[in-house]
Amino acid sequence: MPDTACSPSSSSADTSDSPSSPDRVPDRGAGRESARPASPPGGPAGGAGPAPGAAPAPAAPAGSQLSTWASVRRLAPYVRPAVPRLVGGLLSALGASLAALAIPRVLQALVEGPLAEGAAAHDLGALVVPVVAVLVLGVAEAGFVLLRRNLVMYPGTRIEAEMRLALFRHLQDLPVSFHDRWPGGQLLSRIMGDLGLLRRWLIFGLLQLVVSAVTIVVGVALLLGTAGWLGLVYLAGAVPVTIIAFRFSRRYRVIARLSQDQSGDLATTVEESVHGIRVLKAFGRGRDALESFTGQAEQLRRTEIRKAGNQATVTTSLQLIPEVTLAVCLVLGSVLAARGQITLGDLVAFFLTAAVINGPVVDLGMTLSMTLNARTAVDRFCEVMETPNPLADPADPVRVGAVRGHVELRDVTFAHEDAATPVLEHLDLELPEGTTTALVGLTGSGKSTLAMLVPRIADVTGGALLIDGVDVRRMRRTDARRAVAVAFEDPTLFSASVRDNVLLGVPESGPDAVGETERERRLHEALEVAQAGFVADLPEGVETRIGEEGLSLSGGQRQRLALARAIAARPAVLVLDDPLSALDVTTEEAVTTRLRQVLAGTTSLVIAHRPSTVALADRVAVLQDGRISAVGTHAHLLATDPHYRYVISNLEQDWQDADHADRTGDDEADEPDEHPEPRPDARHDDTEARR
Ligand SMILES: Nc1ncnc2c1ncn2[C@@H]1O[C@H](COP(=O)(O)OP(=O)(O)OP(=O)(O)O)[C@@H](O)[C@H]1O
Repeated sequence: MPDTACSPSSSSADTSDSPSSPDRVPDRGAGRESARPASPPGGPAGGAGPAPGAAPAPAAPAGSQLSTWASVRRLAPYVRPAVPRLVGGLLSALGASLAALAIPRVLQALVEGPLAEGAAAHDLGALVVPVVAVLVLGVAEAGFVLLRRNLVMYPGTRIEAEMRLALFRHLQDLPVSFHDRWPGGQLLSRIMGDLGLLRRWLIFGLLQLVVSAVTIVVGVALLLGTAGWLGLVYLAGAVPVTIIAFRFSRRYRVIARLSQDQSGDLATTVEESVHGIRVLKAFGRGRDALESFTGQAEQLRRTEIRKAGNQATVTTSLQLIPEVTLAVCLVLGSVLAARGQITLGDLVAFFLTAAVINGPVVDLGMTLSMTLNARTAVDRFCEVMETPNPLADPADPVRVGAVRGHVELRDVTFAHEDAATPVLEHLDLELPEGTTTALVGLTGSGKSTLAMLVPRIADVTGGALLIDGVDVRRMRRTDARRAVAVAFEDPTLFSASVRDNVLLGVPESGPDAVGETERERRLHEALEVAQAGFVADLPEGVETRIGEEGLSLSGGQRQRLALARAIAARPAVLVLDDPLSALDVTTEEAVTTRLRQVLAGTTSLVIAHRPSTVALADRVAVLQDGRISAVGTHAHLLATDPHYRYVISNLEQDWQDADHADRTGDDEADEPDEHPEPRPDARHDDTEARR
């Protein structure tokens, strides 16, 4: 693999053993000046006001400093397997070009031989050979073109598919911090639009570029050989052609980048507007979203017009120059022929050859723009692929067998990227095997951050997190994540059946594959524990496809499916990040009762935002100022820890406020579906009871 190769392995290998090394953070807007104005966060490039979304892509313009050839060479690892077919395609294309260039030679022989004055009348048979030769050359040209198409079509689409797969795999692999920074639309436009551009160039542009160059060089050599002085006059046209092509390339490269980045911004706006459609509607911001979209779409349109204008200008110039040169050559050639300095056959061959060369010269604008679009696509592809993954697997991972589930956070520090101060600092916490620990703290104290460290969604920046005494950074990520399952407060469900969503963490194949009967058992048990009885009322039960991210379900229903998913995985360690927050009290109580039974043998960390969730736990850990300030039972901490009392009273106050809002109809609780409506004062009673 060349040094310039664009693949994740070439960049992440050196970081695999340094989990705390930061991502190479692309500088937002930096280096983009030549391509696009730096955009304010949250707004489109030079946009028409803040869009609901449309954060600009972080630009990593390393590729823009490379030459086009060096940029394209970064594709070597993907293109290498296709080289034989591409070379075959190239040879076929050259064959087609040479056949086209040979036809004027035959016609020259025809003009100078059988068609020479008087000869044709006496010997018609002499016409047969050159006519057949022209026919054969014409058929050969068509055959070579067909062969070229067949040879390059397959590798072109395969390279596109492989690059798409590699990019998707890398995106899956990259840490959450990367996805926090990169807008989805930018990634979408890279994985779809850019790779499509690249395929078209591989199938057509690349060969066209090489064939054009060869046709022009061979053609000009033939012109010089046929009629030296005329050839030189024709060649003089190459000077303005080169200048125009060079200037065009410099300008077009910048516009191509701008256009592709703006397409990504537009895709981000669409994605975020669709995703946030409820908020936009609720706040009556649909018109603003439309205006913002219109502004961005208009910007893209203007860029596309600039692109097309540049292309039209260059195409016109490249069409005009050879025509003018040919006109001059015609005058000079006629004079030379009249003086007998060249033959009529030379003149005919000269102009027919020049006509063959003119095609690639005129097409040069299109070929160059395709090449520059492809170069931009490669740069944008590589910006993502070359982002190293600080969460890579270690070179010599520890073999993980059956996990018991003893978790220990030892002197842990964690700072978010670009954050001035760490969220967690010198934190110690032990989660003994089979126990349930509630994590309690004020809002923003770092509870979710701590929860993220356990399944290695992020790595500690100091200290260590150990499972059964093994630092999770010494494990393969798959091993660490198999040992831990998480249910987040904001549950993400996929566009798939309820069954597939719930069984997401239950392996179907591989060494840990779970058989069909056991999967079925786990599915129904998990749904029962999570009190997800509403599934039975869905049109096709567990086979019902739930909409994108489960949007067709209520918040509480989605939470219960996410909880069921975590339970079905049967992990040694279960992390529940406030998984019951959207449930009504009756449902919460039912889930809590069943969860207590299920959690009995599992090491669990439950982030609690309400007192009733604390009741799930054997013990409570209090997070304060980035550290665990106290650990004990709920009763013990209430009696001894003033900060805990303060936190709990805050949680109760929030809860009572929510209860009041419910009773006065200010807020919408989770629709209780098949469950009975919560008693009007149930929440209050519940809070009192837990006191
Ligand atoms: N990606 C991020 N980059 C920078 N800072 C972040 C990021 N995510 C969270 N933070 C900050 O880290 C701190 C802890 O956040 P965290 O979500 O862990 O708190 P929490 O205790 O779970 O809060 P809550 O109870 O409100 O859910 C907060 O100050 C938050 O602003």
